[in-house]
Amino acid sequence: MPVAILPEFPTDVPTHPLLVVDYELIKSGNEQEIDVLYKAATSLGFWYLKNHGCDEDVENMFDMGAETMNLPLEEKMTYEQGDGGSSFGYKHRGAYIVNASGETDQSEFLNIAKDDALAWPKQVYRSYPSTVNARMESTVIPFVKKSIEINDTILGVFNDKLGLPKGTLQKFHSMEEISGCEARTIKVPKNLPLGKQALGAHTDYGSLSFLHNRVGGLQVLPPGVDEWQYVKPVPGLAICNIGDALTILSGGILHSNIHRVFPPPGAHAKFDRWSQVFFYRPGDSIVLRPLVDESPLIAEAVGRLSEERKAALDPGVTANDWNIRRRKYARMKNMTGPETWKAGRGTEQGRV
Ligand SMILES: O=C(O)CCC(=O)C(=O)O
Ligand SMILES: [Fe+2]
Repeated sequence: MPVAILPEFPTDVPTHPLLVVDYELIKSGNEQEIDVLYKAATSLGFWYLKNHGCDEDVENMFDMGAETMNLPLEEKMTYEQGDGGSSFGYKHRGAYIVNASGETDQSEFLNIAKDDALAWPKQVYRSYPSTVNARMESTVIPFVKKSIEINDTILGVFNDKLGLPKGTLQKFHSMEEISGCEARTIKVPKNLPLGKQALGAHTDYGSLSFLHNRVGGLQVLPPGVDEWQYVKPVPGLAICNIGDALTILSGGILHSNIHRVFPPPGAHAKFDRWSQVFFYRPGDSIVLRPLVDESPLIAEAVGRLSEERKAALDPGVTANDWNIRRRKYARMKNMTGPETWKAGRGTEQGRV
């Protein structure tokens, strides 16, 4: 683990509390806990998850991430994801823009496709640095498999709460189909100059994000609020959130909230910031549209939307095209002006 002992998260910065969901209770079908989860998913769209049983896997992923980020930049650059909209591989610091004026980001990413991990030692998309290969079996595959299991359980809860025929959402996330699901390690260097954004405001592209961090810096802009608020890292609790794909499929019932990463506040600023995430995303061929024919609840929710919101939640493209478009226009090299920034936006349009 890259950080040994951390000072307390500062108490004098705006912080947003999250509901705490107990994964063990969710797994056992506890109705009360399912209600807490659904409340979180339909309000802010972020919650803490306890008892997920992944602590050791996450620690191992942090170690793998540190070993990889410590490689020389020239070596990491041979695995760069490129400007065509692919996500898998390495993203160097400054490759993304954080706003319409074209300021660049301060985060380094390593993204490992679930399809490459599960097919190992075969390759579906690409190769990875030696530090990843060395830990594929001991570290990456177990983390990917456990993350999939947890996210699939949560997806099943949403499926039933939304009144969808049994297994509908899970079918859209079949592990038989290739998808944008990926494990991501993020490094943000310590002592960033004030005002520099580590990662610009965005909504996540896929269905569910399963995030682990120790050092603060993640911020949310809750609905109806004008001030960005930190999400406090709590040891042992994962931070989970809804992504755009689930917002679209549910006709806006599940909420994909805008968030960003700022330099860590207070004494946390003196530490490198590491995140470990698993992004759960629909199969590449799944068409993103509200499931109005499959659920009266979703049909009703869509019926209440403004025409503008209705159009925004019915892009009618596949999950793969959605991901490619959003990533492509996040890349600094593809920026020609505010219009390319706008072209990369998701369901948060109108909120940035
Ligand atoms: O590092 C974090 O806390 C959040 C990262 C994030 O929002 C993302 O990778 O989409
Ligand atoms: Fe995100």
